[in-house]
Amino acid sequence: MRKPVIAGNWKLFKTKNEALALIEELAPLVSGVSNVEIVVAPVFTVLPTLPAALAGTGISLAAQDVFWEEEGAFTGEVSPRMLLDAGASHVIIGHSERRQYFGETEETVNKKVKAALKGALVPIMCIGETLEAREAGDTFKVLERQLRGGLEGLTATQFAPVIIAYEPVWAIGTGKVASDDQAQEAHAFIRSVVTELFGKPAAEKVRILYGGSVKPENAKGLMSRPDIDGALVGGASLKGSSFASIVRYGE
Ligand SMILES: O=C[C@H](O)COP(=O)(O)O
Repeated sequence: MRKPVIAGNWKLFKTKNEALALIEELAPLVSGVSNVEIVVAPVFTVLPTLPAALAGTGISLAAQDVFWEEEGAFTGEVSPRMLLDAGASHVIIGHSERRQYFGETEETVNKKVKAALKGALVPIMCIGETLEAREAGDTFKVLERQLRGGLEGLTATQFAPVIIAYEPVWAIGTGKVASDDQAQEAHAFIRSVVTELFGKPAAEKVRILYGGSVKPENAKGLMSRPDIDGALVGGASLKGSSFASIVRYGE
């Protein structure tokens, strides 16, 4: 049985005080939830502010990106060791916005996943096709390329902590959620590729999250599908009430 993960990606929103206010609203609304792992991902500058506020809430802290070197002359970058130092336990890697606007490639995603694992952070590796690729019938081809590229060189043991997030680019921030069937089909395909890469036990264990316009209204339907093990939530994670409703999708 895979424990679901509901992660909130706050993207480029929330200053320190805004983040603290959000946690103050969210924490009581999710208190007592033990059947779901809850993660929030603020901007780098807010990370060190949150561990004290999150203590005892059961909510984990993620960064939205990481660099692959430990230290050195790499202006503007943040290493796994520094994220741990700031209180993060997870890190989002390869989000489509980073692929689209910041030149993230399969190769850089792969370096970051390896560095995160080496640094004892849980990578949440994002993959997903564009509308163009879907309309051209290339969805599976793109997903397979991103999976094989991002996970290249890992053993099954090294892969074990990795969480995968399937986020169709056309569903992100657009209000156009993938249908339960479309999401399930992609998730089942992703699990089949993981089986090829790392074997059946690894594929049965890996959590595959869906992301793209997840809201309280559609979370339950998506989560009821056999290969959907959680959600990576953008817009709806910015309000405590809507994020808590998604966390409590099963109630
Ligand atoms: O990382 C989260 C995704 O990009 C989804 O964003 P969204 O829920 O605002 O569509």
